[in-house]
Amino acid sequence: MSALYSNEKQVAIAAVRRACILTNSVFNKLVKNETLTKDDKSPVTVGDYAAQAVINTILSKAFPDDPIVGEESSSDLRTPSSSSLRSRVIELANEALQHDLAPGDSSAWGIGPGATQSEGQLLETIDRGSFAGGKSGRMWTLDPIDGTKGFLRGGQYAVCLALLVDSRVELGVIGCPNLPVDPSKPDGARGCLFIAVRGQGAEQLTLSGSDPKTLSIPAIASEDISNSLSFLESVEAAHSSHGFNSRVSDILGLATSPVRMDSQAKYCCLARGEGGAYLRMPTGAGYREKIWDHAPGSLLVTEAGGAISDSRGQPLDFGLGRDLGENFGVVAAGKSVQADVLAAVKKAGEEEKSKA
Ligand SMILES: Nc1ncnc2c1ncn2[C@@H]1O[C@H](COP(=O)(O)OS(=O)(=O)O)[C@@H](OP(=O)(O)O)[C@H]1O
Ligand SMILES: [Mg+2]
Ligand SMILES: [Mg+2]
Ligand SMILES: [Mg+2]
Repeated sequence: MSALYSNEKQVAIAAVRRACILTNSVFNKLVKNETLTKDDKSPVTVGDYAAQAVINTILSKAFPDDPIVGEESSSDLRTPSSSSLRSRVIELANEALQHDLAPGDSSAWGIGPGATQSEGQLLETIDRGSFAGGKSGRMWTLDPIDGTKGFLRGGQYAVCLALLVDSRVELGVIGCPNLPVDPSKPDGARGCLFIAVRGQGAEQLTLSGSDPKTLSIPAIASEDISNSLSFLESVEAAHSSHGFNSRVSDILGLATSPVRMDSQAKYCCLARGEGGAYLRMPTGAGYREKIWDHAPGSLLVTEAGGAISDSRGQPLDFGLGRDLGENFGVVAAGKSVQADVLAAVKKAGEEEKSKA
């Protein structure tokens, strides 16, 4: 008998890998007019749209009844002023879909190389990601490029896909094309794939599928926290409060500065033993975190033996819709230290309130 979600896992890996090849090649050729600014002022590139088109196509072929909560929508692409951008997205997506998507087994899942799709078909496929989410049933959540700002800088970004069943994350696959395979060799080979299935553990492969490693977050004793722990935090100050994190770091007496990195690559690094804690606290602007920014990363952390919650210690709720509801931040760490980090976060919060 095959393991639970084994088909979903193979399809998700094939889809994420294919999208990573696409985004990698787009980065090398990206020109200025291939990026748009969305209504919320965040950037989106031809790479984000084409990767969503490719992954949604593959998911729709393999699991036609599954809804998808995806970050991007085609509405900005459909305007007359976006015609060259739109053509580029269609060209990139069709190019990616011509390859054998999952060599070896593609025909078993109906995801072999497909016929060229029309502009209308691909725009509709992007919009298969418009599902509203919710408490019950099976659904996928997709961030075709997480850390678009990192992608544009040539820094870290991630292609992120998760399967949710009755608001629990059951499977997470994250591709990090720019992440060093071996953290001790930052200038060595790059390109990693992270996979977690509930109850089956977490692993890292190279993007080409070799060198599998089981992931496990090393334990840190409370008395070693100040010397052994450092925070993984956002690069963008608008995405999480650097000042709050710095206060928490002082309370814990951390000797090492935080590591700033774009995207869910932070969760991947935590899961393979880097840093020791992920801290993302709201900036106070009323932003609601999106499920695609945390679903696969959260399972990766727990399957590697870590713990994740909001800053009150409550579980993240993936059943509320496209976002995680009122923003109480995210705190993830190894099981042995998450309570210590939460206590320091609480203390920093109380200090902030008493000053206000
Ligand atoms: N105001 C605000 N607060 C919190 N988060 C926000 C905010 N605005 C955007 N986003 C989301 O941040 C995602 C990028 O991930 P990170 O913040 O971890 O990386 S980084 O900030 O780029 O360093 C980014 O994901 P992508 O849009 O996929 O790049 C956004 O979903
Ligand atoms: Mg975005
Ligand atoms: Mg994102
Ligand atoms: Mg994104």
